[in-house]
Amino acid sequence: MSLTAGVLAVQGDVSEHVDAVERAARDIDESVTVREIRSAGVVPDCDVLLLPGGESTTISRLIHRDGIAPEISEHVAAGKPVFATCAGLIVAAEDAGDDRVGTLGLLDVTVERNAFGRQKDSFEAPLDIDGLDDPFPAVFIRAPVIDAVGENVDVLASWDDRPVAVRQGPVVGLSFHPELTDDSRLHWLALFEAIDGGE
Ligand SMILES: NC(=O)CC[C@H](N)C(=O)O
Repeated sequence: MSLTAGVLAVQGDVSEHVDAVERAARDIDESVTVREIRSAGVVPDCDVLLLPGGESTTISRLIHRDGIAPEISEHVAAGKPVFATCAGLIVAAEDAGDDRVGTLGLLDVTVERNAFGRQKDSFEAPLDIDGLDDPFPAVFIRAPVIDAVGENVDVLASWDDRPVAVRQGPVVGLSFHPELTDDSRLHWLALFEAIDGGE
């Protein structure tokens, strides 16, 4: 079986995610086609979606303008996996606490943008994540804080007593940037979910 992974590519650290998916596919010896999503019509061909970090105001404006937003919602309604990182998490949230972000409401969480500080406050932390045996090197860059989670949301990891990795059904949201490390385990998980979803 060959999987198709879609990386939302309207803005943000797209190439890093594409590289990370390709590396993960090689690691688990899975045939994966990566599609960059810049317009409507691509999402329906994808088994798993990755929503990268970047600028959530810009990403949300473009996906609503270009008809990609409803396709992402349909993908989730069909039970297919989404991995949303940093700005992607903000866009996927129910409430971003900021009217300039048109959220998708895929994750019943309230986030606060840039709450881990500015660019210069970026940091890397060894994070214990549910489902991983060893800590993950999590890179936080102007990362959002998850302030509140709904009852259907599982917290997979916390840093400083604040949730930084959550799951609701097929949607995983991460405050940090797994694509910026050599550790591919979270991208493996995204691909494994797509494989399971296809069975
Ligand atoms: N690294 C990131 O993706 C930062 C997210 C950004 N601060 C936003 O609010 O969109």
